[in-house]
Amino acid sequence: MSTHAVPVEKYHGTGNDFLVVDAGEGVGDRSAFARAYCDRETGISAETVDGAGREGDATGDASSGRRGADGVLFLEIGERYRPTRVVMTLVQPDGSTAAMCGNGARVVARWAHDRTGDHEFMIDTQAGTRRATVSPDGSEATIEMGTPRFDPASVPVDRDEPLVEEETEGLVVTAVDTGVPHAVSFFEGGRGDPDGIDSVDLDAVAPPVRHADVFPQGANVNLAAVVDAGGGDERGRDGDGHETPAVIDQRTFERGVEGETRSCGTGAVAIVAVARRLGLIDGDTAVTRPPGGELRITVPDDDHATLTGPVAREFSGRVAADPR
Ligand SMILES: N[C@H](CCC[C@H](N)C(=O)O)C(=O)O
Repeated sequence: MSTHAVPVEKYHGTGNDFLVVDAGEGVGDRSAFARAYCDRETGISAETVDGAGREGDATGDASSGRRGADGVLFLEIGERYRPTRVVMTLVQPDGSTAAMCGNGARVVARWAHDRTGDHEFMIDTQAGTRRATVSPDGSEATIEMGTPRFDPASVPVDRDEPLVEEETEGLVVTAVDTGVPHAVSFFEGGRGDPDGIDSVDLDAVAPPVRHADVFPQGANVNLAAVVDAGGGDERGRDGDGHETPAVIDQRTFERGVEGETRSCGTGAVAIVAVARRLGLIDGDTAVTRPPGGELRITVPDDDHATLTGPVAREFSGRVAADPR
């Protein structure tokens, strides 16, 4: 049993919040570490870590004051590469490991920027290597997210045809892989509509879909509502002739968190990919509005998707490597 203390840093992207630990710090049982420190009742906060420095960003701090986190990012930085590479492993609050995490990858880019001052990185995830960029002032990060895949083997779904707009355990869903499996269900009304997505008891409707037999590895479950279809046609262009992005309200119940999060980046890309496939939006760009902020997504036909949004640093300190 190891009793040493390890440095931890807390970051969030649109309220999806993560602890960051250097992979070289020798945390023996990563699952136990994540289960203990991510707990929303008894987990980490600026007040509970030793030597906490509240050197975080003053603005945009959507998750400040919350104990715990949506996961722990164990990171290994390789500064001898150009651009700098970071190997990312996300261990979730239930102790499982997720192959990819969009907001987590955005946090990784910001963390690497804070260490190196660089603005471009390669992030090695279990879903592949992703290029990341950080804005000049460090407040925003963009990740290349690969190409969303609907084929059954990729998601995976346990059937021969893609799962598109089919009733599954009470929700009409489309299944897509954006590095991790997602089920996306479109509703008529957005946030603020009395019958819209905020009227749904997500903690009740999502678990049967998340555990449905058709998803052999489970799925993250998204509710979405198109608020504005945007587009590149005459009507959809702004005064300068640019395509205006679609606007889509988002809620996501995450596998591994086993609850709703304030934001989910792979979910945002999944929603926009499904909206395009179903012909619900006009262009290939959209802003999604999860509870924790706004994300900008592009899903071009012939190129990888991208995910952009704010990232912020909250605090740092030390915790026991073995939480027991
Ligand atoms: N919050 C993450 C998703 C983590 C994926 C994970 N919940 C799973 O698939 O098990 C994101 O921003 O993309």
